[in-house]
Amino acid sequence: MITFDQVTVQYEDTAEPVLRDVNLTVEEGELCLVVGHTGVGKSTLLGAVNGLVPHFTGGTLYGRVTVDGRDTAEHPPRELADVVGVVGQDPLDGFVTDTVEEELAYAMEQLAVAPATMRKRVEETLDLLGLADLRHRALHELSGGQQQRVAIGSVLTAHPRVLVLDEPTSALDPTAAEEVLAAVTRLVHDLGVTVLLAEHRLERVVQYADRVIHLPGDGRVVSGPPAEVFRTSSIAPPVVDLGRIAGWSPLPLSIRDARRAAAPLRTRLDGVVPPPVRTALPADRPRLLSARGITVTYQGVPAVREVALDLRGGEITALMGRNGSGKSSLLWALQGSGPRKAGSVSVGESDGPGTRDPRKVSATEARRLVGLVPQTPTDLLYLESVKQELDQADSESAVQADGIPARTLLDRLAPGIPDTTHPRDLSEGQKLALVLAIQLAAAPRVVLLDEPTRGLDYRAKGELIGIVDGLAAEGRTVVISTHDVEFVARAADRVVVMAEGDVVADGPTTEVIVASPVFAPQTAKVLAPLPYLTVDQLASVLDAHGTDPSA
Ligand SMILES: Nc1ncnc2c1ncn2[C@@H]1O[C@H](COP(=O)(O)OP(=O)(O)OP(=O)(O)O)[C@@H](O)[C@H]1O
Ligand SMILES: Nc1ncnc2c1ncn2[C@@H]1O[C@H](COP(=O)(O)OP(=O)(O)OP(=O)(O)O)[C@@H](O)[C@H]1O
Repeated sequence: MITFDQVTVQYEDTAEPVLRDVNLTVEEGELCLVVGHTGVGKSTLLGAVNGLVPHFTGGTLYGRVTVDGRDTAEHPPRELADVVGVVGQDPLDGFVTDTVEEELAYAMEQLAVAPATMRKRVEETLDLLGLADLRHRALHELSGGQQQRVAIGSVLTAHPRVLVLDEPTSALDPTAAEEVLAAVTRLVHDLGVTVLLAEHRLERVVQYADRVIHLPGDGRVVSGPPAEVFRTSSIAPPVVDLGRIAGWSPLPLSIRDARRAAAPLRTRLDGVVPPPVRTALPADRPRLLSARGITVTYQGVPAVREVALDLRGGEITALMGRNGSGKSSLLWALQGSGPRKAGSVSVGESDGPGTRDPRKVSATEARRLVGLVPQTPTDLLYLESVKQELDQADSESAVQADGIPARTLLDRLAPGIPDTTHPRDLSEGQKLALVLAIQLAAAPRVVLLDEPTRGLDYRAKGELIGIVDGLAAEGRTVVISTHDVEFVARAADRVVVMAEGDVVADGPTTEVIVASPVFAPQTAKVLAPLPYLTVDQLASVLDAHGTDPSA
């Protein structure tokens, strides 16, 4: 269905080609998972399938890519639209209409699908993706996850034979991600649709993959059955990492297989207390932010209802909850620039005269009190080069004695980005790393991060944990709104869960997430009832006790 014949892609301002002499065949009805580190070229590979690369991105493509027999060099994306449906990383980028219903119908209108069929497919898709209640809503008013569902739905309605999905679950809550992937798998099995899917949260997708295409980073592509590729790949989901360190063969790809393989290990480790993931926090942490009665409404409809929250220095809090439960609205209300119908926010140690409400000070001052990295980080990038952005961030934060230079922060998250690159040409993960570096350089006491792990590989997430740990160790408080349960298991001291605008759970990470079938990380699921959250915990126990299951 898709073939790459000696394909090399070279962008203008880079020394090495992103893809080099790639040969690849994807059969009809295969679901292929594309994996690799941040910025390695996954989007480039996907873009070559529908001709976005090089027709729209610039750069040069050598060799030949064909889709359903059509050469993408001779057919621009418009002429491939009847065969290939593409969902990009940023849903807002791809929207062409104003409302949910219009967007779902648009691709079909372009393909002149009969009105009766169109109507039927729109209804089916609204149900399939849980969008029925939102059908008349304006696209720009939706939450990030709601937008991502519309973007996926708008491609499914056209019934393409090839689906290209670039991080399709990055903004989805765990349940929605499962539903969307189940729907995609159904298309593969029932209709023989061919799917090429790039994803960093491998734990969500490996079990559905027929084949894995791994980009190791030198322009080559390694492709094969998942169990084979993951045996040696530089990245793998936690369930595979567990299998690797416990010496299970064949390597498990699903929780069910891993649980079976882990049975002897669970018996042997019964009674062994794993080391804590995070060191316990001192009880006397100063309160840095105090919010009471926070209420946010949009056109009279409540999104956040009378939320009370205290954030203490040294603490990393994960904010979790379904798509549309009010997480982003709460963060923006705390930061001061978002709407707030009622309630109070005070930032600063104790409730004394030194505390400030970020909404009642200038925007620059509010940024120093509370830093917020938004869900669409590109909103904050407007200069011509990476260097200009970094220099600007350093000059704005020069007043902070304890600030780390933005370049240092960037190199920790995404090494090797040249000064001269235009921010527009960065990969999504690289853009996010740049915005994180810029915001963290200002070193505010309260740091809010809205879904900061999109586009980040496991290594970069590890670096991000190192950076937020550093902020907490300096006495700051960090809130991370995220759907990434594996990240939460490793990074957070405390988890706050929202549902329909209310806080419905608030407590230490272990207590909140292990008890929840939705939020439990893979390690917890495989080793339950043993109290493990991360692969590293098991590794250190095995180091101490030996790996021989019969010992
Ligand atoms: N239009 C462009 N011009 C110049 N360089 C580009 C362009 N698009 C991408 N690049 C560079 O090519 C490399 C690969 O980018 P690509 O977006 O394919 O990576 P990716 O693996 O999808 O990353 P992520 O995981 O962050 O989505 C990156 O280093 C990026 O900076
Ligand atoms: N500008 C707006 N106008 C109208 N409704 C809005 C607006 N912004 C958000 N909403 C609605 O408010 C609710 C809460 O949205 P919010 O973005 O806070 O959710 P979230 O928990 O961050 O979701 P996600 O996990 O999908 O990012 C959603 O139902 C959303 O559709």
